[in-house]
Amino acid sequence: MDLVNSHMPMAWQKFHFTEHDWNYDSEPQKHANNRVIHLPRGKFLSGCSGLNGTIITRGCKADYDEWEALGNPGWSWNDVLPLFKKSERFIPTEGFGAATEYHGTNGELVTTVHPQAPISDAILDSYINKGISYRPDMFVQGEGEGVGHVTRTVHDGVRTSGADFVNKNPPANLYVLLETTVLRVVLESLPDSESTDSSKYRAVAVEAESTSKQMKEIIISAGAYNSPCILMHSGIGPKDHLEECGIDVKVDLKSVGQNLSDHPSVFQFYLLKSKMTYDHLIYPPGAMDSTLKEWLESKSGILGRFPFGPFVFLRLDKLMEDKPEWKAAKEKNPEKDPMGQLPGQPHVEYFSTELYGGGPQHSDLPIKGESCFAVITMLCGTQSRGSIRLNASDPHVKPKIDHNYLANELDVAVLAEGCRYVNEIVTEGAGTREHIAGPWPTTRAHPNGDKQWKEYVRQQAGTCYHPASTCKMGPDEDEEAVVDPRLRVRGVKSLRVADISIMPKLNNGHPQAPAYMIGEKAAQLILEDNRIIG
Ligand SMILES: Cc1cc2nc3c(=O)[nH]c(=O)nc-3n(C[C@H](O)[C@H](O)[C@H](O)COP(=O)(O)OP(=O)(O)OC[C@H]3O[C@@H](n4cnc5c(N)ncnc54)[C@H](O)[C@@H]3O)c2cc1C
Repeated sequence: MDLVNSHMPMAWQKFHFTEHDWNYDSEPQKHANNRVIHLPRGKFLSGCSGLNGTIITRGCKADYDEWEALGNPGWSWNDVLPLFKKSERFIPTEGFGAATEYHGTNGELVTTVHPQAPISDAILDSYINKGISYRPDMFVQGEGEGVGHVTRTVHDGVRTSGADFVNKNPPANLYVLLETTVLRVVLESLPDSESTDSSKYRAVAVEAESTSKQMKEIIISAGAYNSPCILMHSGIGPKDHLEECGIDVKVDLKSVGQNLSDHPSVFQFYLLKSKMTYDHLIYPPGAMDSTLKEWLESKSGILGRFPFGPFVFLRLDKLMEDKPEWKAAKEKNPEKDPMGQLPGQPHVEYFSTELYGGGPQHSDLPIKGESCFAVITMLCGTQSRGSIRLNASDPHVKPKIDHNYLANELDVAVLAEGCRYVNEIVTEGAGTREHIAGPWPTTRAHPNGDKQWKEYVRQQAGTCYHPASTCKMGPDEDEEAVVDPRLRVRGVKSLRVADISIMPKLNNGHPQAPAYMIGEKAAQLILEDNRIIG
């Protein structure tokens, strides 16, 4: 595989629709104008960490305290903070104001902050001007509100990723089979002496295209779309569905593939009056030649970083309190925030780009030297849930992925209000108001009024690439739990899942830091359960 497009942070889109993408598409999204949304996933050693946006946010303290309160001991913020630090090697940048004690310094994953383009400084000023508190390194500290900067998995112009854990200092007992697709896990009936009411099978091997190897314990880490598929192809999943697909049911576990969550996100684009972004280095004819040469020769320049500006976590209680969807949800759950969020959790995240872009669907390229940027509103605490189902008993057939985006009216209302408010911040805030020339493309006016913003959301919202919770972790009493708090699959011995599919609730922010944390936790649990550590 040619790794240049993974090493070069800005080349992330080059993988979409290629053989290195699992190439999934959603079912037509009924509540999002029946759009089919492409759902890229990395199909190579580093998985999505080799093609993602390099953003590192851990989520809020309250996210993990909530996981523990849901019946998962050992997963509170205080428990997981050392595990977040373990994988990280943070390289400080002068003048950033890093919360040094929250960063790791010995891990394989190198993290840094980038210099900001002029538009990002202006946007930061607008956020502060609108009353949002500036906490430069808040996203490693578990804070739930404010504006700050986000570290990236980029060092000296080159992406760092999950592959570094394998490539840099591989343990002597690690054996990696590349270009191999796992089809299913082989289960063996337990002898009567070991069989219990809740567990009648042991996982003994992995069936792949070229090999089936006997193993002591099996850990599935295939991501939130594929881990539940591997379980279902192995006969672990909702009985009716497996029977309908002609799969021999071993363990009737009804929530495998359910609870699919994401952060639906909306882009809004603006044209600037002057050059405050990096568009001129990429889009005008010929510009890319010298920009690419610069990265290839010295790993410097804009292609060696992922150009996002400041990030915001914001609660919208005040803005939402008179909206009918908010009031209705409040009446139903008088004890809770209508979005089900705790006081330390946001309703939206905002971030912004330092040039036009954001996925192949955004194709109005500023080729005449115009300067553009996007603000992205990402919904937190999403209420809508989707599912993953199989289409056939053959593991090579793609699954049916239905995110069910925007099925919940409150999701639409909060996302629409979030978009409206960030438009107000950008167009009226002291840092940006003098610089904005209008919308981009110039013919596409921004919406006006609740109704138009909601229509905009239904037409524009897409994946933030954060599918999670399809093999949800929970205690015995939780009927939706697929794995227990030690990540063991219910009803089967010697089988765990360790990836973001186990999240009881999707973290606020971006999930790659939690994915590494879950990996570290799995390692700790396995050592403990095998009495290698106490
Ligand atoms: C375009 C994009 C941008 C993103 N940007 C960010 C970002 O900036 N910040 C952030 O925090 N998060 C981001 N994410 C999300 C983040 O990268 C993922 O949430 C995270 O990588 C999930 O880790 P995982 O281990 O659960 O799954 P994955 O990263 O999907 O890893 C699963 C691995 O298992 C392999 N696999 C799957 N099925 C099989 C099988 N049957 N046999 C063998 N191997 C298999 C896959 O090929 C892959 O290597 C982004 C994701 C994408 C797609």
